[in-house]
Formats: sequence, structure tokens, C-alpha cells
Amino acid sequence: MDATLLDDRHVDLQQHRRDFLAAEGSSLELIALPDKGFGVRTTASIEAGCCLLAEPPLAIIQLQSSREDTVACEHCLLPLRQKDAEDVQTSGECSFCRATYCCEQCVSDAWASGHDFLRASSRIELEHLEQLLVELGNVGEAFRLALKLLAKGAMSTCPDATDGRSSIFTLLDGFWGAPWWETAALAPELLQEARSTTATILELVQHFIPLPPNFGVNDMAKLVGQVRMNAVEVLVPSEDGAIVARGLAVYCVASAVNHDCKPNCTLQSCLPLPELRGWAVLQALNDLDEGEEVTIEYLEDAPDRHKQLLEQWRFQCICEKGRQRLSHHETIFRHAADGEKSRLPGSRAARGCPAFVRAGHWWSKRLRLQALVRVDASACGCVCIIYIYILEFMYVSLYAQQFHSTCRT
Ligand SMILES: C[S@@+](CC[C@H](N)C(=O)[O-])C[C@H]1O[C@@H](n2cnc3c(N)ncnc32)[C@H](O)[C@@H]1O
Repeated sequence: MDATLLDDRHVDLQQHRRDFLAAEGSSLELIALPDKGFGVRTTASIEAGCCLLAEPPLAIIQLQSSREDTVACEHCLLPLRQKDAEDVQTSGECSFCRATYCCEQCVSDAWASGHDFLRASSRIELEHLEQLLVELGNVGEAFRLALKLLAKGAMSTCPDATDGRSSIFTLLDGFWGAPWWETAALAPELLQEARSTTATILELVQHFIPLPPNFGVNDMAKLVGQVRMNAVEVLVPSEDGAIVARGLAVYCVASAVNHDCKPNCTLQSCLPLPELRGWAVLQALNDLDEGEEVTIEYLEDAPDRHKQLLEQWRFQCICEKGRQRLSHHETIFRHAADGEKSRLPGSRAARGCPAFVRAGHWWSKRLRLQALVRVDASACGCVCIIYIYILEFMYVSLYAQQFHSTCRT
């Protein structure tokens, strides 16, 4: 990554990230690193288990495979029911695309984020587009999320920009990226086909989303590549925790966090809290020193992880080879076993949110529970994995019950 580009690259996005962290009173700051581009580091020492960032998504979609068995809210991804279950009460369905919503707030937020563009004008173009995207496999999901970003950008102002005036397109400019065919490591002989498919998609999209002038095939390809390099997979549980919707989301600030094969933080997205549905929550796995770069693991450890990092994120991971690495869960277990170290939350948004504080209590209980189960797991083998799930389920249900009863009183 060319460090000389960092000064004038991405001014709006970087300013937005700085403003967000400042407004949150966060213990994080943005840094420019010569070999990785932008990154994030701590401004104070942090204890393991602390929440460093809680951020709503810029855009979120439900993954196609998850849509096949779960009906979720189009805007926040709250699972409403299993596909074949009886209908539940929803707060609206888009008559054009059949998108369902969980509440009036989500209906109006979706409209403010450009859903109108994805439903108005021609149903035929939208149907052709859907077919094309399904055929594109995992790149199709990135296209679908890019469409949501384009629709949001087509609204006259971007509500996510701190000054309320910057266009979402200026924010998107700042995301690290490359054309999607590079992030998919496409063979050179397929490049022409990739370009012409992108041109067809762009032509269809232009029928219903007013795009910026001169927005061409390369811009579309880069936006989809940016989504592939910055989006994260999210899990959103239903209110009783019985169903989970899987999605893909882009976050402005969390996307500045770099990868490490031995990360010191983890990005959670599945806290069963209505206020934080679909939010990214960055949690410290270890005690962190002031000024330490915070890192997450983009991919679970696997024999071809370095190859995948090179293909999708276009960087050669230079971590110490063969280093003994603890997985997220092992690290959390270790700290949970250490005592009272796990706690949420640290950011202002989270501190101001009573449910989050209650969740912190629930979370630390869950960690301690897992630590206990882990001791048994080593003795009893894989049967205990089932116990972990049962106990987790009990905790989620218990938490949900407690949360609802607190809300009622
Ligand atoms: C999600 S972005 C992270 C923020 C990014 N550094 C930026 O400037 O916007 C992912 C990109 O960051 C860079 N990156 C992340 N982790 C890295 C690492 N461990 N070594 C080198 N580059 C890394 C790669 O260019 C990767 O494609």
C-alpha cells in the first residue's frame, strides 16, 4: 500500500472515522501505517474483555443462503420467522419487492436509506438483475450490498456523514479497494467476461438508481471490490434467540481495523440486543497497551488462509510463521477463567444504553460459564460441544426474558 497516498486519500471517510471516535469518547484513534495503510490503535491501556467500539452498519443485507430458510427484516435483519412457518405480524411489506420489516422505524429508515430506488421503476430490470447476481455466486452478494450502498448514496444527503452534507459516495471513496475481479483472483482469460457482466449489471442498475455522472464500469467494479475487502459477515439473532439471520455489512470505522493472524480483538455482531442489532462490537481479547494497534482476524485459521488473504484482501500477511496461535474462543476462555476481566462496554453509545450494560453482565456470566464448560470439554470430548450450545441457548433465552421483563417494569 502506497503510504504517500494516505494524506490526500479518503479525506472524508477518515474525518468521519475520527469524528465518530471523538463523539463516542472512544479509546481508539486512527493511524496511518507505512505497510498497511490506515489502521486503529488504542489511546489508553485497555483490559481484556472491554468493548472498544460499537458501530451501526452503513449498509447491511441478508445473505441469499440465509434468505432461503429465514424471513428477516429487510432493514435490521431481525429474523421474523422460518421460511415455512406460519406468518407472523410484520410492520409492512414492500409491495414491489416483497421485502418485510419488523417495525415502523425500520420501514421509515429503509425508505430514508434509498429503498424506494430499489422498488420503483422497472420490475423487469430488477428481476433480471436478481437472476444475474444469483449466478455470480459469492461476488453476487457483494454486488447486492453495493446496490444498497448506491441506493443510499442516491438520497440527496448522507445521514451517516457527520456534517450531514457529504455524499455517501465521498465516504465510499475512502474505503480501501480494488476492482472485484482482482479481489476474486480471476484468471486473465475471464477478465473480459467479468467486465462485460459488470457493464450489464450497471446498465440494469441505471434504470432504477440515479448514479453520479460518469459512474462507469470501473467505478462499479471498484465499489464491489471495496465491499469484498471491507464488509464483514454478521449474525443477527431473533428476540428469543431461536433463529439467526446471516448477513453482510459494511461499517465505516470498524473497516479501518487491520488483520493479524494472532489478533488482539474480535469483531462481534450477534449480541441479542435490539438497540445493537446488526452493529459491529469490537472487543479486546487481551490486555492492550496504550498505543498498541488493534487487530482482528479476517479469516478463521485454515491451511490456505494466507492464500485467501492475498486473493481477497490483496496483501501478504507477514505474521510470524508457525507461531502458536490461540483462537478467539480459547483466548476469551482464558481471560474468563482469570476472573472478572470480561466486561462490556467501553464506548459512550454503549455506556448510555441501559440494555448494553445489562448485556455486559450477561456477557461476563456467559464467558465464565464457557470457561467452566471448557474444563469439562477437555475431559469429555465432543459431547461437551453440545452442552456449550445448550448452555448458550439457555443463557440467551434467560437474558432475553430478563431483558423483556425489565422493559415492562
Ligand atoms: C478492511 S481494510 C483495513 C483498513 C485499511 N488498512 C485501510 O487503509 O483502509 C483491509 C486492507 O488493509 C490492508 N491490511 C489489513 N491487514 C493487513 C496486514 N496484516 N498486513 C498488510 N496489510 C493489511 C490490506 O490492504 C487489506 O486489503
